[in-house]
Amino acid sequence: MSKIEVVLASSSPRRRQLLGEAGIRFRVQAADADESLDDDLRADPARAARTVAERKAAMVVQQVIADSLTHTTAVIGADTMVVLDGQIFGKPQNFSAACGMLRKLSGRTHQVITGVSVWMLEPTADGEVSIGRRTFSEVSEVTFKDLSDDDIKTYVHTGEAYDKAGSYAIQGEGARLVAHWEGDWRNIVGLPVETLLYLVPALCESDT
Ligand SMILES: Cc1cn([C@H]2C[C@H](O)[C@@H](COP(=O)(O)OP(=O)(O)OP(=O)(O)O)O2)c(=O)[nH]c1=O
Repeated sequence: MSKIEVVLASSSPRRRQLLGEAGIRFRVQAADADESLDDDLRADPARAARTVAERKAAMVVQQVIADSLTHTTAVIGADTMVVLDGQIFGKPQNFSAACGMLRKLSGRTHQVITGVSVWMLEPTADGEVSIGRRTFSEVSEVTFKDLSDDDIKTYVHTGEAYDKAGSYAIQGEGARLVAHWEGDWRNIVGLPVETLLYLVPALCESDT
């Protein structure tokens, strides 16, 4: 079976770790994609997560093709959003925004949606590139404990909240905020690896 090169279009250390732990060999090429959402996308968080994941992958696909493609390459983009009552929570801008998100999540159940987009690039005999694309999203649910203002401020002071959707990390100190969760834990952390490898088994033939 022919080997493929896998490129993770992400600067997230969590995604890097999850993909590595799944035994996939890959290189990282971060994408500085547009993560803005219009009202249409805001109204459909799962589609929003898939759209942003596609933008991230597409940006790196352009670079990979421009650098000249020599063998089959898979480019993976992903985007994670926290959604409460249909409202999307991204990464907080500052201390008070992080506290505000956690106050809203306190005592409630929210969804964590990760969109994933995998683009398979294949050089053709006539010097062109054939492109196949698979995009999906996965939903997990997280229920927070009732949090006091002190709990919230103490947590945000750890510094962990800032680069995380919804202002917490279930894989870190943030686990103490969580009463329970359902679905794929790795989806909450940023990459639904099980579904990814089920839908795109060719990734298991990685050779970077
Ligand atoms: C809810 C939750 C999110 N997160 C993280 C996963 C993502 O890295 C981040 C959401 O931001 P994203 O925009 O999805 O990703 P990113 O900016 O970190 O990386 P890139 O765009 O380069 O791929 O929140 C956790 O680490 N733990 C959690 O429990």
